[in-house]
Amino acid sequence: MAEQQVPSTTAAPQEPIIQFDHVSKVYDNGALGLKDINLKIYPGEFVVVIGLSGAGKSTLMRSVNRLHDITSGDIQIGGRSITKAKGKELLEIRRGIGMIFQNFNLVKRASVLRNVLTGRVGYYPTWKMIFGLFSPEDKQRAYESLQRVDLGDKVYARADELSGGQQQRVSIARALTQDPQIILADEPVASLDPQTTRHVMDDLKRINEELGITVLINLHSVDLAKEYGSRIVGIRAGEKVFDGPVATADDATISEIYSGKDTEKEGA
Ligand SMILES: Nc1ncnc2c1ncn2[C@@H]1O[C@H](COP(=O)(O)OP(=O)(O)OP(=O)(O)O)[C@@H](O)[C@H]1O
Repeated sequence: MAEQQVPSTTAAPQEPIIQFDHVSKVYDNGALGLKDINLKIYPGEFVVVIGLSGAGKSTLMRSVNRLHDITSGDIQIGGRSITKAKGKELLEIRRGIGMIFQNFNLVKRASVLRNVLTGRVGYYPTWKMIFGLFSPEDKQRAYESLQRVDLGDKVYARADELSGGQQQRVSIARALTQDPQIILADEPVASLDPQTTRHVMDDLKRINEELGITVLINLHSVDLAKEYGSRIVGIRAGEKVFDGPVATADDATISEIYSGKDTEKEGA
């Protein structure tokens, strides 16, 4: 399938903020996660990854911040190899990457504020985190992040008192509090109803547009991908089979991305 060269969203030439060079991932049990992926994502893009269940979307997403180590190739974030980074450098690179998960990953019995403040965890020594010793600036940052997702009135609520959609928006606020250049969202709306889904997607789009944060998101819904994305990356059996602006992802392209291969068995 033809691959389109995607320009950055602004006219000026830019360096990619995320770059995959020949990235492959094979899990310990032999399952194929990714196969020779080359990918450049530019600052300010809203890139949606789509593909069948088991195609490798989560693996791709989790390789970016090294939640999963890759088997071969190299991934660079803002020109720095996260693949090779260790210790302090790895921590620094990770600070710039916020992550949102399908199941929110909140501390359910803690307050919304406390949850959002954990976005600053990479900036504090562990002992300060244990005692909850956050600076007034960081508390202010957390309030502002909550306001950005319309939850300024829920600061002191317990996380588990909120609806699923509100909990997901708390997790967006937590990612924002981290002050990231990139947000990775791994199926962030998979467990939400349609109306709540829209609210969460609108928040992500607004953050992308207003703050210029690059969004890399993995979605099961092609309709949502087309509505919110600026660019679609199609993954099939661990391989990138399409990469182009949303407008070029026609029905034939989409059906090829989702074509009959049994991706679950492909690498097993
Ligand atoms: N921790 C793991 N250990 C072994 N194999 C894994 C692991 N995680 C994923 N896989 C395998 O890697 C392949 C890609 O999985 P991945 O979760 O990235 O796909 P996906 O496209 O995100 O699927 P879904 O949409 O169902 O979440 C699959 O064959 C899967 O079974």
